[in-house]
Amino acid sequence: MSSILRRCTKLTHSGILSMLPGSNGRSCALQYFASEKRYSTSSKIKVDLDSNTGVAIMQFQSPPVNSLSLDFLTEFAINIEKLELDRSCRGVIITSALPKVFSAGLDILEMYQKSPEHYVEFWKAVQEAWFKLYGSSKVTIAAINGNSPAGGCLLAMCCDYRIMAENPRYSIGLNETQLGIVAPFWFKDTMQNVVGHRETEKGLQLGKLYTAPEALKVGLVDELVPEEKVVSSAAEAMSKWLAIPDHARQLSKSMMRKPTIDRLLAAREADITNFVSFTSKDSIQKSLGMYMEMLKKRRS
Ligand SMILES: CCCCC/C=C\C/C=C\C=C\CC(=O)SCCNC(=O)CCNC(=O)[C@H](O)C(C)(C)COP(=O)(O)OP(=O)(O)OC[C@H]1O[C@@H](n2cnc3c(N)ncnc32)[C@H](O)[C@@H]1OP(=O)(O)O
Repeated sequence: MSSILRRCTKLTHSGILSMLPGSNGRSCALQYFASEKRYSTSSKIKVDLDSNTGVAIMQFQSPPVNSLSLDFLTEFAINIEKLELDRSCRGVIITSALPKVFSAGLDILEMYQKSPEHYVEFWKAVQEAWFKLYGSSKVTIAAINGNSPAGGCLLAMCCDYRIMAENPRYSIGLNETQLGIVAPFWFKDTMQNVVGHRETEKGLQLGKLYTAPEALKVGLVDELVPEEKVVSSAAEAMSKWLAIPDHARQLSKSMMRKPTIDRLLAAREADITNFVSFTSKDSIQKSLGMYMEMLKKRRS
């Protein structure tokens, strides 16, 4: 990994990168990884695995805002599973290829005016993505290079370490109550495991979207760095995590996360039933419809 950083630094200093269109530290890291094995290219997610370092970089590339649709979540779970089974992979960096947004969270259209059967399928995909990422034995680092509300925040919180662009216009948090919906207990558990009970209680009730500096202050993210350095800083952090023997780190991770995972495993079906009955309510559909309208108005 340090070879990646040395190479990035060299290129940046030599000015070669500045000759590339749209070049910056972030693209340097991406270009380096891209020169390695293209692991998978699906329409919404790109994964490159560096066979020398064992580090995969997963880039979300689903315009306009990387919302977590059924198709996106399915691709995501498949990719994480594939990397999990690959013994040559030791760590995964998750980031966005789109400007200004890491992920807009769950795709609201998947929860709006659809059939109960669709809600079941969608929620299973949300659960599956969480199980795969939260339960991953690999080192996972979120390189948060844009806004990351709700489900986007959940994905980031599932990772072992979070680095966010220090842009104060970017925010992150579980803002579900602002949409008139309630974050499920395992979203809450995941946040509580990151920032503790009190901050989760405030954050969840208020549907708080933390600015990048606020997120650092409460421990929702671990580091803020200039936007162009988010991916190279993630690579740097990754090298520290990979210096620890895998078996010891993996057992420690599993020891910390197993109770949270077991809790959803035990309530998986009930959680789906709750989601379907909650989402199907007229009042919830109305709230979601109004929220989508508000997003559109804000744009015009
Ligand atoms: C008691 C029992 C409980 C049981 C459990 C029950 C229920 C739990 C249920 C659900 C949990 C849900 C978690 C979620 O993740 S909900 C999603 C929350 N997401 C948001 O609030 C983000 C909304 N989006 C934004 O704030 C901005 O888009 C963003 C800051 C991300 C980017 O801003 P930007 O200005 O760049 O882009 P926009 O112009 O706003 O958007 C472009 C385009 O995209 C559409 N869009 C945005 N976000 C979403 C989304 N999450 N899903 C679908 N579509 C989205 C937006 O409407 C624009 O569309 P258009 O105008 O171009 O058509």
